[in-house]
Amino acid sequence: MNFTKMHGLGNDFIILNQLADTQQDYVKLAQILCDRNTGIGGDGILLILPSTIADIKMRILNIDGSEAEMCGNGIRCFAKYLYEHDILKKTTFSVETKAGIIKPSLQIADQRVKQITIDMGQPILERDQIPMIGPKGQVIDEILDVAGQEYKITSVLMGVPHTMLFVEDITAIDPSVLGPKLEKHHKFPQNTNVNFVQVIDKHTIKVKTWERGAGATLACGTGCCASVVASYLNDFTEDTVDVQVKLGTLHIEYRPNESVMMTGSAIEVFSGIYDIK
Ligand SMILES: N[C@@H](CCC[C@H](N)C(=O)O)C(=O)O
Repeated sequence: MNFTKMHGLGNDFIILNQLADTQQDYVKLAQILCDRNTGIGGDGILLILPSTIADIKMRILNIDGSEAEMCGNGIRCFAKYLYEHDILKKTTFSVETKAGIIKPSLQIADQRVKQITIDMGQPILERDQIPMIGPKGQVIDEILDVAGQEYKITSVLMGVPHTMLFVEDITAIDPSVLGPKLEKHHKFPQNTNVNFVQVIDKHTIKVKTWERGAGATLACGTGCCASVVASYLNDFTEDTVDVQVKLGTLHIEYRPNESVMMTGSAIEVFSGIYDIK
């Protein structure tokens, strides 16, 4: 099976072109290929598939085999791969995802994709659509009991469910301590991604993420977008924010009542052939 390994700020994916040759058991395939000891290694697999309603379709499966509706870092990798491997030689196009149609725009120099801007659509703020159990309304700066301790959370659906906690010092945060407890908290029937956010100034935040189905990753695109929305809703930042993660920065613009625009890079690491026994 031919594959290409890519990453967006260290959030790494195995890209599989399934336009002609479709496999059946993607759940098992994701678990096998993403294993960092016995497989290729990755936070998830990205499937390139034909679409009847958009130029192309993307599916994402996490390392544990669960399927996500969307992936922000993944779709930048996906868009760059399509252009540089001559599958879709367009600088703007539409991608069918389980979270709806997403539109990437590519910035090209010397025939290479330098930056990718993704129109991530509107964040959904209504609790029942995140989904989170509780009274009607939005989840902004709300107290949640997690294993006997109270935390202030803000939650949104940014293609996938995200919960944000604002912290004083991100360097003191290990996402694997609270992350798994919040990810599977009973109030989130579809689980939630968890982002720890430190506000630096009105235009800069730092984020660490614990991902649903993947654990602690080096970055999360939808998580960075959701963190910008949450920072704006809590009046900590303006609508244009640089989000710093361990390996770099995403530039995010929140246009309330319109879209969240995310701009960043993607890197191709290597290609190969995996022998499926
Ligand atoms: N890393 C991604 C999000 C991938 C999906 C997530 N693990 C989930 O299951 O919700 C991103 O960059 O957005």
